[in-house]
Amino acid sequence: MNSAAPHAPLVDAAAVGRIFRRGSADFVAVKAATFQMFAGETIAIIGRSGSGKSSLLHLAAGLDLPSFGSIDWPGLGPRERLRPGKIGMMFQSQSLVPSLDVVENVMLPLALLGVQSDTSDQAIRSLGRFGIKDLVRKLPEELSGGQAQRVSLVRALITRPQLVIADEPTGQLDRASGSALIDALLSWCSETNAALILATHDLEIAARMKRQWRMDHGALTLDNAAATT
Ligand SMILES: Nc1ncnc2c1ncn2[C@@H]1O[C@H](COP(=O)(O)OP(=O)(O)OP(=O)(O)O)[C@@H](O)[C@H]1O
Repeated sequence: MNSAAPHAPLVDAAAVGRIFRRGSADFVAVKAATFQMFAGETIAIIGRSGSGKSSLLHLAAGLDLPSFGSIDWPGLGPRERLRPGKIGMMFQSQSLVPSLDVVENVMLPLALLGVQSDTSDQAIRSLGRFGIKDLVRKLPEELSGGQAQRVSLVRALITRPQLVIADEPTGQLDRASGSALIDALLSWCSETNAALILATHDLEIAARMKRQWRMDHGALTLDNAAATT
């Protein structure tokens, strides 16, 4: 149970930043970003390659620690209890467990949460919803890049997270498949009132989100300056 106030932000970041060490120099990948995310919001982050989108998403997911500033999850709870469960993260790079088949990969977050019952029917239904039910018994090595991305997304959603973070979810899909995936994802988020934040280079996909944020050389600009105050 989450005892947070119903309108508490899921993520609340104040001047949060991330510095990486490059040789003997420091590189600021995220520069003092201030933002909040609320239930039901859909947000696109756009920006050139290397502008810091993934770094920002990793901070928002609690996967990485900020170098400065603060980030909290008032509507979700402490950082160490965000995943799997409250936040579902779909990574840009291949993240499926190679020795598990598709349905086992999708069931994994539920197993990590201690669900003892057989969750394969639930996993297969979810795969069906994203049009990839026929892949259930395949191993990750047998999947195309686009199929693996869709499986990763279904795995990110299986715990019914309150916040879905997707790093270029359509990066390896053709336009029609990408659009179908966004249809399914938006309808899922609307049903569960989950917030969605995704990084994308596709402006048509970005336009389908309620909010568009931009990263430029590590600097985040929100679509609505009032949302930062
Ligand atoms: N672990 C790391 N160590 C050092 N530098 C890193 C690390 N992760 C990211 N960077 C650097 O931080 C910058 C931002 O990277 P990031 O992956 O966040 O960009 P991006 O906007 O997501 O790019 P893309 O659209 O290509 O995925 C890049 O210059 C990258 O080289």
